Amino acid sequence: MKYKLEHACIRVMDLDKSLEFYKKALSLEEVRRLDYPDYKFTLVYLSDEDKNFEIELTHNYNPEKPYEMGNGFSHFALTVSDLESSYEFHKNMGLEITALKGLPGEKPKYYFITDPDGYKMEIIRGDEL
Ligand SMILES: C[C@@H](O)C(=O)SC[C@H](NC(=O)CC[C@H](N)C(=O)O)C(=O)NCC(=O)O
Ligand code: NI
Repeated sequence: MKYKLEHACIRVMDLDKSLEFYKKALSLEEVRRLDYPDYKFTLVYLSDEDKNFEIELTHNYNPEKPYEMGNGFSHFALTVSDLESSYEFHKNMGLEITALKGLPGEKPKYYFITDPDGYKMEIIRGDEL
């Protein structure tokens, strides 16, 4: 049986804020939108230019309570060709951002930013994967 990774889904409180983050901070494009007004939710699918994997944003119009992130989910990861320029860009955007990090014994090669709902995005130096 052969499977293909298709998307990962997160629930977001403010769709406009989330779309601005994913489009402006990560250059992702909206590839599809499914509106279900009768069921009070919208699904928006975002991807990079290769379109091999998508992030699905689920927006419930009036969630009963804020979503609990829990401590199980860690992050999504994206690679970038110029890590230092990306770091300065995200820092200048005023995003929640960590210092540059590396795995134990390795030089810095990634950092984390946080999206409007608190989901962490790891930005990795693309030439070191
Ligand atoms: C089309 C496919 O990509 C989906 O993921 S649809 C999954 C479906 N989502 C919803 O019904 C969205 C609204 C719902 N209130 C929610 O917040 O999920 C679904 O089955 N969701 C249930 C789940 O556990 O994901
Ligand atoms: Ni889905």
